[in-house]
Amino acid sequence: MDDRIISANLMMEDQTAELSLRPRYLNEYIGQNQVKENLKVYIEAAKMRKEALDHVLLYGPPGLGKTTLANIIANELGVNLRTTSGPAIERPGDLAALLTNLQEGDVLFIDEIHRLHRTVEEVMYPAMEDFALDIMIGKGPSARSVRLDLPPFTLIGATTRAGLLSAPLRDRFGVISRLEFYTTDELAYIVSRNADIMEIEIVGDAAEEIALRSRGTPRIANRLLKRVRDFAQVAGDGIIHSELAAEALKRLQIDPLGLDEIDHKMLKAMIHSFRGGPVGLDTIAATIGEESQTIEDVYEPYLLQIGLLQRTPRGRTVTPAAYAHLRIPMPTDPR
Ligand SMILES: Nc1ncnc2c1ncn2[C@@H]1O[C@H](COP(=O)(O)OP(=O)(O)OP(=O)(O)O)[C@@H](O)[C@H]1O
Ligand SMILES: [Mg+2]
Repeated sequence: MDDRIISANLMMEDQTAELSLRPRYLNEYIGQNQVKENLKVYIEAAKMRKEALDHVLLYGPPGLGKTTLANIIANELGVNLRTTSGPAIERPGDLAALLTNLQEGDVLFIDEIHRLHRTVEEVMYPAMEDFALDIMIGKGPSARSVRLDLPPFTLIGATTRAGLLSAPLRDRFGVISRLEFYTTDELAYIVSRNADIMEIEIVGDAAEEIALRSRGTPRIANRLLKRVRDFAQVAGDGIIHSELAAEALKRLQIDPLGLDEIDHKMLKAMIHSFRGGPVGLDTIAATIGEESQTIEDVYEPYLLQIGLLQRTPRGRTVTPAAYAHLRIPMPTDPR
């Protein structure tokens, strides 16, 4: 599923481009105003007190700017950033090595923090709370625990699934911010700005055309921009105008709401095989041959957001808006 053009997951091709398109300071970071305003205050206050910023947890669907924001926070604080991910820290010793190498005030960024190993997580608690590491020295009866002081640091955790974080870990974050899907205006602005950076001319409503089909997600907007640019250079005059953008997006099989075949497949399967639901996530997954986790993290959040899907205690249901969007008549006969 990762080769879907609208997949919000990071693909190889994106990685270099993301570096240059990635905003470096808060004033370049579009949208997420609530989160941004709060962070501004906390960062300012931490700098005034010459203290480490409180630990920050960023959560939300893929591609909304969590990694970007972690980098920005370190830049704004004027400190170093160390980046790792939950599954990469295999043993408590790995975490100890990371933490003891930090300088005062530094940011440690742990992506996919919901995937931290239990044993590592337990070492994390005192590190976050008291800036201390409890290390066991020796084995058997002579083993003893030694407490090691750490420089004050800021942990930034990112996750697409805050629900999977254990309560003790979650409670140790002073700042918990949820990133929201972006508005069309915000995405159009990001598209125009990135077209500038990439030195592509984009005119008329083309940026908005792309924004409308980006599922509220900057990463997807950037990816679509690059694909549309290809069409402009090969089939057009190199300038991205509205008609060209619309035509290119149609060829990419992305519908006006930003949905692709897999979204269609999922909604149609729910309608045709389960009368629109309610139907359990695992059943949907099995029916269309995708993983439940992927559906829950990547596809479903946007469908919920735009009101094509609903979550009920008994499973997912397709809404009348989805029937309308797919131009399928709603069943009228009683069940
Ligand atoms: N607020 C923003 N303004 C401008 N561009 C943004 C913004 N947020 C994200 N982007 C763009 O989207 C790309 C993806 O963002 P990022 O890698 O930070 O997402 P993420 O939330 O960490 O995703 P994942 O969950 O997959 O790790 C960035 O490289 C950047 O170009
Ligand atoms: Mg990321």
